Amino acid sequence: MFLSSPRSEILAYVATASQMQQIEAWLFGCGMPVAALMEKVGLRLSQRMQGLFPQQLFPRVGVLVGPGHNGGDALVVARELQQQGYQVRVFHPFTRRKELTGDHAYFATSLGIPFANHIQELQDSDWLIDGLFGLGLDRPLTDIALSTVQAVNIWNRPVVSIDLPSGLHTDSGEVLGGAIRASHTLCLGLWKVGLMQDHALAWTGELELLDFGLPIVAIESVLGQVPKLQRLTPQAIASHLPLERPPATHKYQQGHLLLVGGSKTYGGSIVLATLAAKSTGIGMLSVAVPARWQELVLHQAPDAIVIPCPETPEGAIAGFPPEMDLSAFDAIACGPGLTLFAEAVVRQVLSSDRPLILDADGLNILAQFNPVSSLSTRKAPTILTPHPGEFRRLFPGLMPANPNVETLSANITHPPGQDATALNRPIITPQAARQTGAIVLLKGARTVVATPDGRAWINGESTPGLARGGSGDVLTGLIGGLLGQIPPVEATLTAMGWHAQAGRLAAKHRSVLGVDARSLGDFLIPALMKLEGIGNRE
Ligand SMILES: NC(=O)C1=CN([C@@H]2O[C@H](COP(=O)(O)OP(=O)(O)OC[C@H]3O[C@@H](n4cnc5c(N)ncnc54)[C@H](O)[C@@H]3O)[C@@H](O)[C@H]2O)[C@H](O)CC1
Ligand SMILES: [K+]
Repeated sequence: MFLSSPRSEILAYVATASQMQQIEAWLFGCGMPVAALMEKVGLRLSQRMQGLFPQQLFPRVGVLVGPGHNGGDALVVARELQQQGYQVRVFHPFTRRKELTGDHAYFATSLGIPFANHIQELQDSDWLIDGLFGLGLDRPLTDIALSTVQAVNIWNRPVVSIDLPSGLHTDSGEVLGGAIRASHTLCLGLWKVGLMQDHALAWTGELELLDFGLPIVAIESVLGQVPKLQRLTPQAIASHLPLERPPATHKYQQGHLLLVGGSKTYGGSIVLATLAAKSTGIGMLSVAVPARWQELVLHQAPDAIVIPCPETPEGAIAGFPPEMDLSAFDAIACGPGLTLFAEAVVRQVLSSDRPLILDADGLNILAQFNPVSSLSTRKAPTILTPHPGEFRRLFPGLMPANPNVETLSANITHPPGQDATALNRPIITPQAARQTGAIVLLKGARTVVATPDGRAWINGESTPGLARGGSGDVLTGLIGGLLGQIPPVEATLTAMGWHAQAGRLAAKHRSVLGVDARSLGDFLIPALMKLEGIGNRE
């Protein structure tokens, strides 16, 4: 499920620093010489960097070398680039360094590669390589390390960071004192959790995974067969879209979704969700709205069955028509535009035995009940799709009430003395899923989906264009429409990826400012066609 070939499956894994160090230890323990691994990594790095910055156009390269093996990698690259005709200069302001790094420094010097005494000597480089720190960064940058990073960031030259931008914590993605603002980050072997955080986006530049052939047996010896944390790729989504259609079928075989939403104040969000649901090919679509919006929804979606509902004095849905039987539906999506006054229908859908997705005020109403007990009795799958504010209301223990400080959850290790100022989505989302027994999708620049059994997927590609009102309603419609047709985890992951790819396509054709929710909906089918193309190329 969401895993294609073994190698590409492995390369979707996301690892912590300690898991990477355990994998390395396994390799070295099985006889792989450290120097051989560094040589292999360095060669792959130098090949990729020559692709990014060809010698004819970018001949002068400055190489920042740290005290550990990140620095060692950089020195191997420096030597390889020199042999390819680059004018290489190294800045290595560390006398205490790991032995292998020292050996490479000695070898580079012997080859006549100049070592600068001051970082300023690298200022006229066409581009730079950041080999200061990687997995081993365990405290904030200070002194020469910090001043080097600060100097380089001011120059605004392209910087390729090895493994991680130096200064970024491998697991939390927090900036420790300072960090290189990279134009490219070549992440070694497996994705690092810290690079998958929203707040890391400002530092990583173009993120790429550099596969240097870590043996699958070494990875599985540490991470096991079932990946705990994976990055969701367009290829994985494409493998599920478009949904299968048997030659002989009819509308009742393609699922029946009930969408519940809208209020006197909000009529548009349920329309956005309705239009998005239609894009999934759902066989039948019923939409329960306050009676006042029946005409509006029918006008926008004449193929939907619109169910006019009585209103509360505040203009929210007071309840479903008495004859309505929720068990007639294959899935229910409840929340867009509900307002907090629609408690009765939220209670009703929660007590139904239908696969359910709760969004927006459906979540805020759930937060007023006890989410854990309300969901733990449900027999059918539940999907929650909070943004951070809704997540905080639902799971105050996992994320503090203070809207400005998003902190790491308690069990993530981060450097002593570091006030945890960053939210660690890949950690707290699975915790929320385990607490409630629900699938939890926590929205963000890197949205995370987690299942109650502890697995999690991070959306690998998105666009800031999606950060605007109505975008979530489109996602709810997509998840609901797919939930009526395929299993809940597939429906959630496919919708998340499809939604992001549609956003990227809309941004490409309408600029990042042009990804309003209505336009996003218009790009769902073109994005589907594009994903279909990727799927056919597999
Ligand atoms: N991922 C892989 O399989 C491979 C990774 N490689 C590279 O090795 C580094 C990790 O190397 P390591 O020596 O463990 O860590 P660093 O290079 O990051 O250096 C840590 C080094 O620096 C000291 N240190 C930590 N924090 C600070 C600080 N704030 N100021 C000063 N000094 C600091 C620490 O004491 C260590 O001595 C990985 O990123 C890859 O680039 C292998 O080459 C191949 C396999
Ligand atoms: K680095």
